[in-house]
Amino acid sequence: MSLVYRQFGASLRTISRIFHPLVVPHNTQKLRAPLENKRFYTGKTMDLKDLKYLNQQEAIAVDQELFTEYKFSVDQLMELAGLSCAHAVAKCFPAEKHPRILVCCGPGNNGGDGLVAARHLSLMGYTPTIYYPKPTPKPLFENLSHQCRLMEILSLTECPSVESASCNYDLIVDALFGFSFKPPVRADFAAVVELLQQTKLPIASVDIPSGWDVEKGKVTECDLEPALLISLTAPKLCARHFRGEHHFLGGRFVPPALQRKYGLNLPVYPGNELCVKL
Ligand SMILES: NC(=O)C1=CN([C@@H]2O[C@H](COP(=O)(O)OP(=O)(O)OC[C@H]3O[C@@H](n4cnc5c(N)ncnc54)[C@H](O)[C@@H]3O)[C@@H](O)[C@H]2O)[C@H](O)CC1
Ligand SMILES: [K+]
Repeated sequence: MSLVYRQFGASLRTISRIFHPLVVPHNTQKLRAPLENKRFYTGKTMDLKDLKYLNQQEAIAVDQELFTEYKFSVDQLMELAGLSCAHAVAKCFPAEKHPRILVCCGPGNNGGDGLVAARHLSLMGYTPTIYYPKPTPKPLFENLSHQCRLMEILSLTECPSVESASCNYDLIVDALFGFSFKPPVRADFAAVVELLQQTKLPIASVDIPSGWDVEKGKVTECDLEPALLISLTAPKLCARHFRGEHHFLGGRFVPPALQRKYGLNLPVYPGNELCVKL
């Protein structure tokens, strides 16, 4: 049969590939780059000690590059970020034991991640309640709030006291401030930051424990101690000071070339999971 194909100008290698798709071609030159990407992407050779912790400037630069170079929209990344937070919460605080969750949302994208997480937590069997003291007047945030309303997620107008929070909730999601936070906390958020600092309820912080310096961690009076920290994209320097029980990485959307450019050395996400334990 090979002779017949030779008559038509086909090489033996081509023939074997036609009849046996698993045969690896001898000339792998063209495949080398994608294979290396793959190895990097799956992170099989990465060690957690090599994981990069970003300073504030790097976190902002990576974020900007995702939008400008890679043409992601904020909505896309926020949906994935918030969904990964909901998954990390579900792994650490199962709905059977922690059904009632207060989700505290700030004025920036960290707050948006919180609104997305609240919606997914509600779909996952939790009863979230939102406290969003300064709703951002932009379509993205208005739509996220609208979706939560139509999902019948309650929203508080007043910050609950420490006592009332401890009676009514089993967990607090801290989505107040992320990597653009600049201390000290402004008056609008003083009450809710105080609640987070004084409560005995477990706290799950989205990306940064709110009130912490993005690089130095706990500064002055900001002694919030989350039980769960979900670093998004890559951990920020403050996460080195995290002493809580669970540290997860979420935001599984970083293209391999961007990971390489910033030397992120991200760990393997198991299977199809949206978050990975650090
Ligand atoms: N690429 C990614 O990793 C993605 C991350 N996401 C999340 O976005 C935040 C960063 O969002 P950004 O809008 O830049 O900022 P913040 O949410 O951190 O907050 C800005 C917001 O807060 C106000 N503010 C700043 N300092 C103070 C203060 N001392 N007191 C009161 N208010 C303050 C400021 O005025 C702004 O209004 C990142 O951490 C992730 O959680 C994306 O969702 C997905 C992509
Ligand atoms: K936060």
